[in-house]
Amino acid sequence: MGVLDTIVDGVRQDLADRQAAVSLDRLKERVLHVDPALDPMPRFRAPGVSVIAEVKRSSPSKGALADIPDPAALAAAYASGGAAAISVLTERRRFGGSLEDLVNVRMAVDIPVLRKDFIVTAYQLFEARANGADLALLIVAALSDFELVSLIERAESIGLTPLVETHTEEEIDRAVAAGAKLIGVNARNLQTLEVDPGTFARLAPRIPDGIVKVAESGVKGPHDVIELARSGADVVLVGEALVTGRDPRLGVADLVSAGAHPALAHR
Ligand SMILES: O=C(O)c1ccccc1NCC(=O)[C@H](O)[C@H](O)COP(=O)(O)O
Repeated sequence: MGVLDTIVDGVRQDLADRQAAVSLDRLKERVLHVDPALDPMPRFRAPGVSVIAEVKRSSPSKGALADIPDPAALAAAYASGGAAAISVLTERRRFGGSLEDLVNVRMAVDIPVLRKDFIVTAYQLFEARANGADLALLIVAALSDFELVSLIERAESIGLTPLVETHTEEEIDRAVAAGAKLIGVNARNLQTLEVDPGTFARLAPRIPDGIVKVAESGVKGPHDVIELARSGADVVLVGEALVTGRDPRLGVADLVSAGAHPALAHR
């Protein structure tokens, strides 16, 4: 079994516990009473490269990354540094996250919040929205075409913007065919965990114009943002470099100002 399959296996086990505790009908009821979701697309389409800053405690590739006792404070620092959105890893076993983190971050910021998890059922989308998420990650490699189309449709029907993650040309074609409007290219291979910094530049030309392009993983600093912008990135999603850096607010501000560099104005 590959790494992604192992993670999804654990996610399904935790999901079964939550489904036993909270019915789908109860979640649907809660969704009716949360504040409307924020639309991230105008920010992502604005001039310059937008930054999605991630709350990430640990990862399968690196183990423990950062002690984050107060994810709300971290998210607020990211927002004050100019982040366009916050990504919250809610997977528990490998990333140390939770839906509680999502709720706390939601309450701390007024910018869009992404539930970053391994979403394989509509139940998880309702959980995401009920707990304040505005976006939800859908990983093409973890889903059949039928599942991908129905989860995109379900996400949109409850106000969530799906970020559809890919790692190969074939996955990009599947994401486009499924109707994705926001496509992430993950530089990390989720089976081997290797990060290839050239992935976005290689695959981005495959994504049709009009679809917002997100470069995910392995972004270490401003130089990478400039390179990714030159390759067509509208958005970068950054975790490790920010949670292990000296100052989360300044870390985000440096990335944002690199993405707004005048030399990139012709993009
Ligand atoms: O980060 C991992 O090791 C990982 C392993 C398996 C599946 C997903 C994984 N990470 C999720 C992400 O996509 C990243 O957290 C995100 O793109 C930020 O990456 P980075 O800036 O390299 O921390």
